[in-house]
Amino acid sequence: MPPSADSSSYAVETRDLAKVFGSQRAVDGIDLQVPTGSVYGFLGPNGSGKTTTIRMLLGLITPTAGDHQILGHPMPAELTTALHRVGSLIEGPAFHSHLSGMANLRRLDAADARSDASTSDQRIHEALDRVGLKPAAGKRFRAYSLGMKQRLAIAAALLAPRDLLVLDEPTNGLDPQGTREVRHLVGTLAADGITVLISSHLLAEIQQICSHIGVMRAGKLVAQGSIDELRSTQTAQLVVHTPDPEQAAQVLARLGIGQVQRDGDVVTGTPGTEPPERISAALAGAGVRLRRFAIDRPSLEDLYVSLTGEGFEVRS
Ligand SMILES: Nc1ncnc2c1ncn2[C@@H]1O[C@H](COP(=O)(O)OP(=O)(O)OP(=O)(O)O)[C@@H](O)[C@H]1O
Repeated sequence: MPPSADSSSYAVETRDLAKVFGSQRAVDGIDLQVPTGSVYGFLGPNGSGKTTTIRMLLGLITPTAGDHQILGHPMPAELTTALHRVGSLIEGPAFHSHLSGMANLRRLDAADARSDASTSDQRIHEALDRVGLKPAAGKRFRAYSLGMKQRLAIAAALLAPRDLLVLDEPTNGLDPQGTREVRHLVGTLAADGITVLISSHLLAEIQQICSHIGVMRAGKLVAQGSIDELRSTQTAQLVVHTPDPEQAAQVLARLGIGQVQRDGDVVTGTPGTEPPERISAALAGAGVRLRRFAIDRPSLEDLYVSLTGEGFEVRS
């Protein structure tokens, strides 16, 4: 089945996209929907299928099954037209360390058969300006910081006008400062109206800039949606700290609170739609003394960990 007729609202849309390597289903029938204008965080542990998906999206490898469209163009039928407006950073362009950032971009621009040589200088200056590298344009590549090197790679992807930017793990291997630089840059590109698909195995690194996320686990897309949608799927938990736990547990059970559990002087449960003020009034009415009363909503990190089993890297 081809992607839906209303494809214009998605910069990228796949239907049952799959890639099998030998006996391994690296990508196992995924329906990716990247809304136009979004910053879509494509998340998942190493080996979960993100790069394979991105390679299929960009026509670098042939899917085993499924369909997809990019910027409204069915792939691979309209590959050339679609990719004209797509910038990508997968393994990163090979830069020459002894050449300046500007000279490197000049070489890449000249190598693009579609680029107009007479407007090359303007394109290169604009791309350097966009990634904040104009002041360092004449510096040798090897003197660039990690963040600057990655920003130059993004500048290379921006040598032509783009509606969609696909970045595969652009913060991988960067120090915290470099990560901040890439994050800031993605934010400014998104503000200019470019849809950004950015993959990472660390939610914490890209969460602040994403409007949407999709989570891969073992080749499957196990969650997808806007950050708000995904947050709202998280079950809230009622937490009561009290010197009267026995009594509190009885009151909560009577109110119909789900999964009431006692652990020392802490009583927990799932409040469902029961308003907090009704719960606290019932506890007070029964003479339960409260040290802490809270309804905690698990964070997006909790959701990511529960979906993927991934912990968080602690950087020294
Ligand atoms: N060309 C290939 N031949 C055989 N297996 C492959 C090939 N490319 C990827 N795989 C396998 O497919 C699975 C998914 O790999 P993929 O690189 O897409 O994951 P990923 O989520 O991008 O992880 P990473 O961040 O480590 O690249 C892995 O088990 C990988 O070993």
